[in-house]
Amino acid sequence: MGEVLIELDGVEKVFTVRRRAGLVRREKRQVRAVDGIGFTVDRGEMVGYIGPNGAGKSTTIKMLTGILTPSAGRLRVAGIDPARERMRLAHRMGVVFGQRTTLWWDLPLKDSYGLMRRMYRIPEARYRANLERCVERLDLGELLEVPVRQLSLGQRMRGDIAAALLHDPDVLYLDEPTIGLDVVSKAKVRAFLRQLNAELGTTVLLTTHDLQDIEQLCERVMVIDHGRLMYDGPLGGLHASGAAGQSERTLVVDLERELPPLEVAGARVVRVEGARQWLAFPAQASAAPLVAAVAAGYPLLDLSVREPDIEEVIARMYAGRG
Ligand SMILES: Nc1ncnc2c1ncn2[C@@H]1O[C@H](COP(=O)(O)OP(=O)(O)OP(=O)(O)O)[C@@H](O)[C@H]1O
Repeated sequence: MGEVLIELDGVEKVFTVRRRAGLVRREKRQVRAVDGIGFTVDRGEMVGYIGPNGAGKSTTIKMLTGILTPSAGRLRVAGIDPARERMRLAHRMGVVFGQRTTLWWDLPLKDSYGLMRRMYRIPEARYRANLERCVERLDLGELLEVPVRQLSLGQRMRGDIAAALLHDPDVLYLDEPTIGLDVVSKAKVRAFLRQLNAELGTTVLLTTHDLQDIEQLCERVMVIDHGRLMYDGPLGGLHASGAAGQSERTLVVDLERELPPLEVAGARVVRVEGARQWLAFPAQASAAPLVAAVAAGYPLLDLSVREPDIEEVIARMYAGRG
């Protein structure tokens, strides 16, 4: 067991929303965005925090960074109560939001970094070393003189990640760090994060809708839904966690020509695109009889079997809860 860096116990966040319930009457309604969550993250872990829209991910991150105060429960980051000592915590953490930048829009990248240096009172030598490292590893050399508004999304994201790391944070929160990035930029960002974690031992909590981020970066994943923790463990275990029992494999069939949906016992057509059809069947069933039935009954060119992917397993996990 390592050193516990992040600690949540019975954490809740309830929002009160007012809405019109007639011409004059207003109704108060309570939204339980986070509904009793507990977990710990050790120093040096890289954890994926995933769930569908509105699950409570951002609310959790906001409580961890001290932007929001929990309605109930206990929360500590590096021994600090975030909401009470937000400024002290700020020196220990970095935050990157994929959707918006913390950089100054009109300033060249390096001027933004200079402002960060003063804001966090980073000692000169340390600042230089960290900047140099980020510039090299994130390929920012050519971009330092460019105003942030002229950067592409991928460049801007790399610039933002560097900005979050200049003060050597213990923990880095990343909210959708690869959203909207092209394949090459995604790969660069992921490679950098892996390196950062391996070399400096920075703890990373990552929110994403891109399961490749999780597959390539996180040994542990937490799934949250309706404000509750539904799963906490290795990514591989998600397949086995209840949901996998009902999961399906897919037979992808290429026919000689377009046909109405095939009728094959034990499978159902879930998608048709021209002469290609997708047939779902229970994951634990053998594909052989299906293949035989398709080959016997239809003009078949080619076929392949797809294993259930994580996205599908997770989608089922959510669907199963209703
Ligand atoms: N300030 C607020 N006032 C009222 N309700 C809020 C507030 N912030 C969040 N909520 C509600 O709390 C729930 C959880 O929202 P949250 O943003 O944490 O979800 P999320 O998992 O981050 O979703 P997404 O993936 O869409 O960002 C939602 O129902 C949302 O509408």
